[in-house]
Amino acid sequence: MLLQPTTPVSPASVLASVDASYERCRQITAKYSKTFYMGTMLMSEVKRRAIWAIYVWCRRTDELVDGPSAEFTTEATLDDWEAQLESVFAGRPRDDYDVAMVDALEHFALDIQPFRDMIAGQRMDLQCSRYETFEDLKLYCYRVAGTVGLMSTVVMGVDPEYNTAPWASALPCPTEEAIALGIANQLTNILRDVGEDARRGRIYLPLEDLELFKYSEEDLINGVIDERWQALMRFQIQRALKFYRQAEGGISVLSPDARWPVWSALMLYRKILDVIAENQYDVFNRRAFVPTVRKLLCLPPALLRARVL
Ligand SMILES: CC(C)=CCC/C(C)=C/CC/C(C)=C/CC/C(C)=C/[C@@H]1[C@@H](COP(=O)(O)OP(=O)(O)O)[C@]1(C)CC/C=C(\C)CC/C=C(\C)CCC=C(C)C
Ligand SMILES: Nc1ncnc2c1ncn2[C@@H]1O[C@H](COP(=O)(O)OP(=O)(O)OP(=O)(O)O)[C@@H](O)[C@H]1O
Ligand SMILES: [Mn+2]
Repeated sequence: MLLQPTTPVSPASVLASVDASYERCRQITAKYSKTFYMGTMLMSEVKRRAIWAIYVWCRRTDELVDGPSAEFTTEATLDDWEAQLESVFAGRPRDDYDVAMVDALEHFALDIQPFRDMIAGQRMDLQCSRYETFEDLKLYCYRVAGTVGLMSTVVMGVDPEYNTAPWASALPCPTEEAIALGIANQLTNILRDVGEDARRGRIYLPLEDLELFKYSEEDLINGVIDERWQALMRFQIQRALKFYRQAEGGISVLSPDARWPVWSALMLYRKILDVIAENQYDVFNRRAFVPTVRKLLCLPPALLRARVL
């Protein structure tokens, strides 16, 4: 599937219809992330279509630096992508995938800033392949994942019941919790992909943490698994779980119809951490993933959390 941004279309070219564009976005979400796709299938039609459009925009942005043609990506490529973003927000789609995004913007008052911030996160991937401290890594995680939380929360909406202050002009938005879930997911993704990223010369784990556990960059590049590595991974997992716990507090503020999908997406992605531990933290030779049956078994407890707790 061609996800790369295209040159501005000529006026004569005919773009996909809105429904055809959303169908493409649905197919791509289902192909690249079974976890999030499962979450969107629990949403209303208008919300799930908007999330598919946002997913594809995010996937295209990520693939500029992480995808098959990443070697050709430069700062200018990201400048062009940012210009295409401005065009989408001005209601001028440039290709078939943009059409769904333009339609989503007509249904939901999305702010352009989180989209710009995600592009800034991809610029970090162009410029640096090491992170000295967790604070450095946290900025990266905000930009590539916390932003997704902000985008998604606008689509899912906030429960009007929560407007406890009659004089309050706007509903309380669980911004910090939404960002926390994005960061938790990104930290999980980083732990799952340590081997894959190392083979591309990238180490996202903060170097201050490697030093704390006396585990060197060379050990990581060589995939050394010993008690130092296992202790380092347990430390990383505990930190990710802290962000998941922070996110949980915000789900009850969301619209009632969004709580089951978000609890599901949270539990499904967090389950990857269990699989990493079950694999004895061998993220160098094994890609931790949650089999479909185990994913489905998360749905009833997610519904219980959404409805009762
Ligand atoms: C159910 C739901 C609302 C899902 C949101 C789906 C969505 C729009 C996801 C976009 C993901 C994406 C492609 C981002 C681009 C950068 C990137 C790759 C980020 C990492 C994602 C990994 O995706 P995937 O597993 O497909 O990648 P692989 O190729 O398999 O490695 C990230 C880990 C970021 C994911 C971050 C989120 C989904 C944000 C979640 C936060 C919310 C839904 C906010 C909920 C609100 C409150 C109040 C808690
Ligand atoms: N980027 C990838 N590289 C290698 N294998 C992958 C990749 N993505 C998915 N797979 C494989 O697809 C199957 C499903 O894994 P998984 O549930 O992680 O898929 P997914 O669609 O990437 O979901 P998510 O990204 O939400 O975790 C597994 O066999 C997994 O190894
Ligand atoms: Mn995936």
